[in-house]
Amino acid sequence: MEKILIVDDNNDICLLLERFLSKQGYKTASAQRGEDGLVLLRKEPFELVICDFKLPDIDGLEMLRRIKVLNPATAVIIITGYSDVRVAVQTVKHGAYDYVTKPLYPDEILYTIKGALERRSQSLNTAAPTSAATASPATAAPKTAPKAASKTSLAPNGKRFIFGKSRAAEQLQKHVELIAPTNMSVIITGETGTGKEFVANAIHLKSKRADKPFVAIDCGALSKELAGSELFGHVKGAFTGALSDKAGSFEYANGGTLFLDEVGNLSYDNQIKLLRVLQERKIRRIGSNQDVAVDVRIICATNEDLRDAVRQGRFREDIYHRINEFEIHLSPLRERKADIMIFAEHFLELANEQLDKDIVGFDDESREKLKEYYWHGNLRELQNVVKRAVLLTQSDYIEADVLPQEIISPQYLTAEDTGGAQVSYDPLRPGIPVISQPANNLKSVSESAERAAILKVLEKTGYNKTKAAEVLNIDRKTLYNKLKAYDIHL
Ligand SMILES: Nc1ncnc2c1ncn2[C@@H]1O[C@H](COP(=O)(O)OP(=O)(O)OP(=O)(O)O)[C@@H](O)[C@H]1O
Repeated sequence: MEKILIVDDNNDICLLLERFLSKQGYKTASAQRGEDGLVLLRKEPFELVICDFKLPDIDGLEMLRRIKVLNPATAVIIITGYSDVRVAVQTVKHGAYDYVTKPLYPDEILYTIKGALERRSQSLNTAAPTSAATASPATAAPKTAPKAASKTSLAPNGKRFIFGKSRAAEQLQKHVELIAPTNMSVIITGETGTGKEFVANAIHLKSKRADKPFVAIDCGALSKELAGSELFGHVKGAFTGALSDKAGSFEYANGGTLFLDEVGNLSYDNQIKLLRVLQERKIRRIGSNQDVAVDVRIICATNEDLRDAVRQGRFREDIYHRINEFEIHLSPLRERKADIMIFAEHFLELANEQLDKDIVGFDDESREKLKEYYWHGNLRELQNVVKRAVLLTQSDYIEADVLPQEIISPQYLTAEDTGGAQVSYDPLRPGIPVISQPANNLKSVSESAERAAILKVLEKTGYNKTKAAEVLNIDRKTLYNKLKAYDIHL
């Protein structure tokens, strides 16, 4: 019988889930504090942990890290409030199987649990742990393939790529077709969830390298030490824990395409190594003195402005120019309103298949709500919202009442939230606060109001610091200082 641990400070949720999951045939235990949960995990193995993101003692990311240290094979599902979704996405990038948002629905949670346990047993049964190892027979990989945190993925063959019909979508299609057959390095910019990895993959699949591997690495989810070994590999004994030789992503991707997500997060050392590959098309495993020739097309993505990173000296200018032979910018979904329903219909079709349902479409009100919403998490958020709506819908059409409260009635900022600054809304862009700073500028409000204002604006801007700084009418550096001063960790 599979064992599930529930960690949530809300006793009702623990009781409810324990009762429900026992009826479904699982053995359960629960804890209301992170530390107590970890004590239980040290005593006996659990196949799955369902963990609230906001625990009184440990935050969700840290909890995830500690669970994975205790037992990397334990699957983790994170519970979040809807407004924490952007943060929850980070947990998935750091190895959580998925997240579910409150309010919890039994069918949804059961579906997610089954998916997590299935994925867990599949990965335990596979000799080579991750997809990169099987990306192509030509690249038979050693057993030490990239780890879960590296978001290494196969080309998502079979997944349909949708362009849309907005002007931005038409331009994107043109650019992808133009650039794909070349060997040029591409940088893809855009907010989280706009489809950067999907576009990188589309470029790969339309290129002459299509039958070779597409390897994706999330540089943002790797520690400095791990990133070097993930990218370039290492030889046995190169550092403590290097128990055998290991190929890196450049070698796995040989002949194909390497997608470096959040490339701005690479450490200075790794930037230098990357520059060498870009210039000489050679890599050297950490600890080795032998060069290995690699033929890899590099596609990078970032959701920060790398030019800023270059100006601030965090990212080398020579690399920036090399990876930026062609730039593709993906607009946020809210600026491509004509595409929202095209993607929503596509995600509906996928959810029908996955959940074995037969929902026909969206009613008028739900369409309107979807079109009006801000979509901080872009396509990823839309996909999750549609999947949940399909799960909850009992009739033929999705109605507004199965959409999250934030979408049915978005909460607008008031002057109170911003410490007295004027807030207005552009009717064409609902949900986007425009804050003007007359006599009461940010500096004159009390610290607690200022902290609350910053938090609220961060939430409204999808935790995009550049945008939040713009809305708050302060520069990014000031915002960083204030985040530090107010102990706000993002
Ligand atoms: N063109 C597309 N057609 C169909 N589905 C898409 C498309 N683009 C994105 N998606 C869906 O949206 C999800 C998010 O896309 P993706 O992971 O490529 O975004 P991203 O910009 O790389 O996100 P992040 O910056 O957070 O890494 C994907 O899982 C996919 O399901």
